[in-house]
Amino acid sequence: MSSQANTTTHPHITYLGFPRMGRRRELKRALETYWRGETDAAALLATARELRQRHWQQARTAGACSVPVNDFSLYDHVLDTAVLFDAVPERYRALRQADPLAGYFAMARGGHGLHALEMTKWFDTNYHYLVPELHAGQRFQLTGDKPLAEWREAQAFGLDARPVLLGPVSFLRLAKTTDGSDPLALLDALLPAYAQLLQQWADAGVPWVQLDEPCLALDLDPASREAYAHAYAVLARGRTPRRLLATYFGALDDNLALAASLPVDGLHIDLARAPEQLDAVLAALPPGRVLSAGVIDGRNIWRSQPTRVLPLLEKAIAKLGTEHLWLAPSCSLLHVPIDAAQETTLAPELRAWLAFALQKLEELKQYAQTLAGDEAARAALSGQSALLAARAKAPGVQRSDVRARLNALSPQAAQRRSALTHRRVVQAQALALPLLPTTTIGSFPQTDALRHARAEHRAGRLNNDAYETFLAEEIAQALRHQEAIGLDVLVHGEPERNDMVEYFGEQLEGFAFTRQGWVQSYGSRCVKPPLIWGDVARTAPMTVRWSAYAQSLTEKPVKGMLTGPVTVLQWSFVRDDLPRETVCRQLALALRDEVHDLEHAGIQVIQIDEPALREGLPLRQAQQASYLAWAVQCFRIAAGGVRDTTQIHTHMCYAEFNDILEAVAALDADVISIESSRSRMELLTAFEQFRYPGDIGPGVYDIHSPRIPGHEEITELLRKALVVLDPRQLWVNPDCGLKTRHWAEVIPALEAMVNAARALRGELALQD
Ligand SMILES: CN1c2c(nc(N)[nH]c2=O)NC[C@@H]1CNc1ccc(C(=O)N[C@@H](CCC(=O)N[C@@H](CCC(=O)N[C@@H](CCC(=O)O)C(=O)O)C(=O)O)C(=O)O)cc1
Ligand SMILES: N[C@@H](CCS)C(=O)O
Ligand SMILES: [Zn+2]
Repeated sequence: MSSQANTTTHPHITYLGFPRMGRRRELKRALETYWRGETDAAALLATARELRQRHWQQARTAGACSVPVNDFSLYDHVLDTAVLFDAVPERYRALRQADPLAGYFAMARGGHGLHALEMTKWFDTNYHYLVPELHAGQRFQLTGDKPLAEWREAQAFGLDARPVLLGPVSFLRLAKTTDGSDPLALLDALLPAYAQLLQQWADAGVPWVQLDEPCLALDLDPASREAYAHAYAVLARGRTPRRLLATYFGALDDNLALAASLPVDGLHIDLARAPEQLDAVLAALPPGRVLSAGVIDGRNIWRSQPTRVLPLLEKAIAKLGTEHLWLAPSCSLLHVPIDAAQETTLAPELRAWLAFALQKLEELKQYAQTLAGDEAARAALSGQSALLAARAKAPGVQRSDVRARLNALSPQAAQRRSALTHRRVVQAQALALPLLPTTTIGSFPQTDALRHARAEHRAGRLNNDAYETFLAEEIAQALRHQEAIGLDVLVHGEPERNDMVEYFGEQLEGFAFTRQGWVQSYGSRCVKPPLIWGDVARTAPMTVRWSAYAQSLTEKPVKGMLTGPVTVLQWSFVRDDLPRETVCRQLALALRDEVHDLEHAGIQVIQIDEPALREGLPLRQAQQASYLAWAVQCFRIAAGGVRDTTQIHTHMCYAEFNDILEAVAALDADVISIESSRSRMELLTAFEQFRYPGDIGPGVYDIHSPRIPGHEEITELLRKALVVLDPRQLWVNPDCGLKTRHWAEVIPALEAMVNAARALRGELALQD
């Protein structure tokens, strides 16, 4: 771009993407009111436009010289890419034709009698994307002009803007086909649509585009490598803006030569996760190519360490000069909140350690100015180094009691008293459950009334007693519903929890909380990851009271409900001055004490959720075994202290677990419940090869969709499961917790589930 070439004396500052929700989650509210039919599409689109414009302006004020566009999405950027290229499964076409926005949202979240696209984790993040559903012979064509329209919008503000698009190879690698064919086989069908788009943009005067190819940070097979070489050669042939190839979430490693050989104009690399790759990248980069140096961590919220960042940048500028060096966060800022300045209730010392999206851009400006010889900026960075060095000595950051306990931990702590096969027998006696036991995953609807009561309590307008009476009644009501439905193992429903991680973090030492530190998880759903800044310790039981209360109301077993150490770790912003595995072990010990206290309070079944076990898996195979070893050990430390009669469940969702089933088995849980209904029980193929000795509850009800499943479809899924699993192993449960659903959906869905289980029980009894 003429425009994105440097007009200033310091290197160009940019970013790959920005959080979409808004500092007050305006997009969430606009989406949800639209979905409820309370506002129209025009109102939703107006909020979206306002947010985009506000964010560009904020980014510019913070220091960005250019802004990405089309990073914004009403739901998900992978879905947007599929829609842009008309990769729309047949079942949505009529609706999309009648009402494109309704069709778009049906793909995202189901409805109108249609089930949604599958949703899964975006690499190793807590963001979920919709998996494009393709088939052999798929045709692609350009539909709509969202990226260009947003580019024009930014241009109108006088902004130097760059459309972002998921690159063709990553798009196909992230997609699935319904017929099992290789999505990459569709590359030649897809490329003309990409080429046409680039040509349109070139004709419109777009100077640069950003093609995101995060799959370049993965282990690639020869076919993917070939696909990269082929795709980028084809795209370079036509008229096209200059192309920035963006890689992130790890090192290029063995894909570096490939990435450097692709005919593009710039390469973005992740120097937060992989600073060691800089030398090799500088050596491999052809002359004249821009390097976008992702030096600030886009995945975490701590201020950067200038003593780490400056040497990298000095090396890069020495080789490339100001002209060819851009400064950026390592990846899109989608994964961090917007503005730490809003967090006025945090301790000032802690706030000073934080950099959210806007502060990250401000940091980049300081680095850029320092590189340009600005002494005031250099002094500010020295101040930042001193501040971060002092952090180690702050009270609570290093606790001798926590560290001594961890050092003294024996390997026995990670062992149950007997083998799973023996525990099954004693638990069957202790619990006396029917064949195909029915249960739920923990949470029941977080109704407006419940969220409102919590907000009132937090604001001090509802006193403790009144709030607790309210929670007790919610729990009693949840139990009445479950007993009426006829479930076998009950739950208290988690009404006291704002979030399954935040709730635990709020009760543990070493954690802090933000007020507005929201991060998009999927669609309109956000999470507010706690900050782990110090050594972790539990001072009092966290869940015993409500679980014991629930158990006191029923004869049936009530499952205690905990979030596992790996998931708490994964869904928090974790201190960057200690290895993650050490922080995880501290969490495991805190949870072990909780498990012990639940057991002593008479809870016979305890579920330790680990939905993020798969998400934490390193993207490169070479690092996976060591992660799985410590992650599994942490779970086992948390669960290991209980009697044989105490049944430990674990639950996993939001990802494919097939490739880590051995690690899942190594958790040594008595029962595992795993999401599987969205993929129509694809999970089970893995259990054909891999015989799990414990019990399994493959989810039979897709809780992400408002659609209420019928008795027949649940029965069909259970029959599929019974082809692979022994009936004595099979549990019947939804895919995940029901917190996002309404009672009006949950009750009939669970009734259908229980009826399906009962009918099959009858059939199985007859066969005996
Ligand atoms: C299981 N999942 C989770 C993930 N990560 C987590 N950290 N937690 C998870 O549960 N990752 C994988 C999946 C992702 N799935 C979900 C599912 C649902 C949500 C969700 O519903 N998020 C809520 C926010 C939850 C929360 O913290 N609520 C608070 C605050 C509620 C609030 O906004 N209050 C209003 C006031 C309301 C009033 O006055 O009436 C306010 O403060 O302004 C609470 O309940 O107290 C969401 O709405 O997005 C996330 C991930
Ligand atoms: N127990 C939690 C698990 C979510 S992954 C719930 O039911 O919401
Ligand atoms: Zn779940």
